[in-house]
Amino acid sequence: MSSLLQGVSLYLIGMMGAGKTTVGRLLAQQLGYGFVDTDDVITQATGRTINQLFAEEGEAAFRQLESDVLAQISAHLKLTVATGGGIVLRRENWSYLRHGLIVWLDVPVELLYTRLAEDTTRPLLQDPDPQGKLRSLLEQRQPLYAQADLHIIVNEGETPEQIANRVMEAIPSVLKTTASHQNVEN
Ligand SMILES: Nc1ncnc2c1ncn2[C@@H]1O[C@H](COP(=O)(O)OP(=O)(O)OP(=O)(O)O)[C@@H](O)[C@H]1O
Ligand SMILES: O=C(O)C1=C[C@@H](O)[C@@H](O)[C@H](O)C1
Ligand SMILES: [Mg+2]
Repeated sequence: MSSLLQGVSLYLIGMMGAGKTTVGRLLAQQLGYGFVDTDDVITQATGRTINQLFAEEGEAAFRQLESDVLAQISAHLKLTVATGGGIVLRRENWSYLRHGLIVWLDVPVELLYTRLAEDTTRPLLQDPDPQGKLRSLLEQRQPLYAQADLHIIVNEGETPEQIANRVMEAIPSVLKTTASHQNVEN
């Protein structure tokens, strides 16, 4: 598979709690790729948590850091990149994401909520109605996530390993589509 990909990186997008970090690590192992998580790079580089960055600098400053980090990452090949849930919001980020194959992990809101109910590390969910907040964020972002090359609809009870396997199985179909587009256009 990694020879078929020819070193092209994978970028995982999707809502917070979708499993980008968890599934991304597995995909990196299977492909023999490096693994990078934009949220982790930001927290390591600044020495602050995402909650602190949102509280002390504001969301706009966080989004700028996120774009800067993504720009640097996109210069590399052979990576599986877990992105922050809001990476799709800025148009400039798409020019970086398009350096690789973009995979949307699409998880129903009810499932996201059960995964994140006890989690206090996502500042946007510190809301009186976290499930409603997840729903409205997904509504806003759905058309953006839908611009991914690969859309993986995750079912309840599927393990991270099963999801990673489905991504691996689906990759050749996207590469084939890309190649046939090129044939038509040339
Ligand atoms: N397939 C799965 N089944 C059950 N739990 C899962 C699955 N995938 C991820 N999880 C759990 O859900 C939580 C969120 O997963 P993860 O951190 O990978 O999501 P994320 O997409 O990276 O979120 P964020 O955008 O906030 O970084 C974690 O506790 C993880 O262990
Ligand atoms: O969905 C979002 O906007 C976010 C998701 C997380 O990955 C973090 O990047 C941060 O909590 C914001
Ligand atoms: Mg993550």
